[in-house]
This record gives sequence, C-alpha cells and structure tokens, in this order.
Amino acid sequence: MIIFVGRSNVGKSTLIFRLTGKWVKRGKRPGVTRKPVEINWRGKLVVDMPGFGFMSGVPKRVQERVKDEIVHFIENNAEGIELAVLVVDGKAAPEIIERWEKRGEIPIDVEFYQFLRELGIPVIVAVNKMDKIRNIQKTINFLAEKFGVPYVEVPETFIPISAKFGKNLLELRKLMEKKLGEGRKRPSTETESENLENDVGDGLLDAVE
Ligand SMILES: Nc1nc2c(ncn2[C@@H]2O[C@H](COP(=O)(O)OP(=O)(O)OP(=O)(O)O)[C@@H](O)[C@H]2O)c(=O)[nH]1
Repeated sequence: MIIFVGRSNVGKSTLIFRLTGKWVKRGKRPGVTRKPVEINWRGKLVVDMPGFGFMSGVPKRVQERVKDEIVHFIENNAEGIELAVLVVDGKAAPEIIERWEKRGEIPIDVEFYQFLRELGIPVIVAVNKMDKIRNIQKTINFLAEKFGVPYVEVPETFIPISAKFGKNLLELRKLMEKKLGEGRKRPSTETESENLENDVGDGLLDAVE
C-alpha cells in the first residue's frame, strides 16, 4: 500500500491524478472532510488520505477528529504501508511551520513525518507547487532541518514537484520505485546508520544512471 498524506489543499488529489490517471476527489470544495479514498494502481493499493490541519470553515473539533482518524488508519495499517508520500505546499509550509513553532507547538507536517518514520515507514516528501517557490533548495534545506532529516538523506527524501504543471513527476516516480525496491527498514536510528553506507551507494549509482 502507498499512502498520500498532507495538509488540506496541498495538492494530493491533483498529484495522484497526475501519477495514476485516476481522479480520487470526492468533495467539490477544497478542505472538505472525507474518508481515505483507495484506488488500485499497477497492482498496488494507493490511498489518498483526508487533508489534515486547518480547513477553512471546518470547526477545530472536526479537524482534530480527522487527524485522529488518519493517525489510527496509519497505525492500524502500518505493516502494510510500503511507502508514504507526504505532500507539502512548498510555498506555504515554511511560513506555517514557523508560525506553529512561535506558538510553541510542533508543526503538524513535522509531527506526521516523524510519526511515519517512527513506524518504520519509508517517506518521500513531495514539495509541491514548486512553480510558486523562488529558492527551491533553500526551501528544501529549511524543511529538512525542521523534519530532522540527515544531510545525506535529503536527496532521497525531498523532491520538488508541481502536480498542476506536471513538473518533476518522472523523477518522483523513479524515487518512489527506488524506495519501494529498498523495502522497509527497521524503525530504529541504529538501523538507519547501519544502512547509511548502502543508501549513499545507491544514490550515487542512480546519479550515474
Ligand atoms: N500553483 C499550483 N497549484 C497547485 C499545484 N498542485 C495543486 N494545485 C492546486 O491546489 C489546489 C488543491 O489541490 P488538491 O489536489 O485538491 O489538494 P488536496 O491536497 O487533495 O486537498 P484536500 O482534498 O483538501 O486534502 C487546487 O486548486 C490545485 O489546482 C501546483 O503544483 N501548483
């Protein structure tokens, strides 16, 4: 199973449509609360999760419930989730993260990234809406620092894309295939450092290809 997670309105449904040719959207207005939507794609189950976080016109209580449902879905299916694509709005995410931090709260994107990794789920962060970002590398470095992604893992974790304008989607697909090929690692930092050499090697090989 591959899951797509992210805040409301970051472009998850647009991205899934671009990748699979299947339109998963149910609600008309953005931010509409909904259940996970499942589709079959190349023999795999692809799940578009409801958007979490702020949704215009949706009471906080409902937002919290949606978040809890997403967390439970992921926990209950953790063993079967081969890959999570965390979609962020590259233009809005840095501002939102700083705002949450100033309030002394853990930004929800950061929380979800770490939650997925703690469960041992491989994660790709698709930095969407790159058409709106002026300095893409700066944005990625900022997010990597906030998410706690080690420097060597940044290229295999973050990928700037534009779902709407079809930018970098082939690269995203390649990265997804690479991560799916590698499979899951045990959810411990020790394992991560043990695997570091292999990971770097893979990255170099890909670059040569
Ligand atoms: N500029 C720009 N806009 C985008 C891009 N990708 C998606 N959008 C727009 O962002 C809005 C939200 O896209 P959706 O795909 O509905 O977002 P979602 O994450 O599925 O939203 P929820 O259903 O609320 O979870 C739409 O107006 C899209 O056209 C992009 O790469 N660039």
